[in-house]
Amino acid sequence: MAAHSARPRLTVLSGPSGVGKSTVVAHMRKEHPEVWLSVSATTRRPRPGERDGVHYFFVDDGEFDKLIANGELLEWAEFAGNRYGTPREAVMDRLDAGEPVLLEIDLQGARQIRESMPEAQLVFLAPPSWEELVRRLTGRGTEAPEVIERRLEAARTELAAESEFDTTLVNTSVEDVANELLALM
Ligand SMILES: Nc1ncnc2c1ncn2[C@@H]1O[C@H](COP(=O)(O)OP(=O)(O)OP(=O)(O)O)[C@@H](O)[C@H]1O
Ligand SMILES: Nc1nc2c(ncn2[C@@H]2O[C@H](COP(=O)(O)O)[C@@H](O)[C@H]2O)c(=O)[nH]1
Repeated sequence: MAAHSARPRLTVLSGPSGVGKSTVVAHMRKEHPEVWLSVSATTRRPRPGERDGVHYFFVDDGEFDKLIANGELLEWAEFAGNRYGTPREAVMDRLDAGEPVLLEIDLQGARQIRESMPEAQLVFLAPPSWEELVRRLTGRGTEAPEVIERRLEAARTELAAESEFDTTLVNTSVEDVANELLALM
């Protein structure tokens, strides 16, 4: 009989901007605070209410360059004009300690994780429809119209890559999807 790996799972949650990834993860963590989510570094400016070290580590371009040069990022990507990356050490520490890890990252990052950690499970969060995705992204009210356009352009590519993922969850109900994601982890 094949032995099961003792290593806990790394789960990657991806999906187009505005589909509801952060909302689903926040809901899940409210019910299950023990679920550990990696905090990414980004060159994007904070949105109102976002806190450094909680939602992201907000860094400037020079600091991001250093993170790359020092090999401190497990993966990184440029998305809609800003850079985002997963700090390597915190993720590896968690996995080495036997704890599951959740990353909420874009398609480019998910592909990098697939390459470097093939045992990771990749979960795609899909919108109920294109119209609903546009409604959510626009309705969030956090981006200027030209940024929304860039994100929707990226969304077409991301939606076309759904088959690269191990599992698709359709975000119709935040509560249902949060439960499904928890079960997968
Ligand atoms: N199931 C749902 N039904 C209706 N609205 C939803 C649902 N899930 C999320 N939303 C809303 O959609 C908007 C976008 O959600 P959220 O910010 O979580 O998306 P995201 O995928 O994390 O986006 P990004 O990748 O840009 O960070 C928010 O206003 C959120 O309240
Ligand atoms: N490749 C990575 N993508 C990331 C990371 N952290 C977040 N993201 C993704 O970026 C977009 C935009 O996020 P927003 O907060 O500006 O709306 C979204 O798809 C995130 O999932 C990361 O470390 N690496």
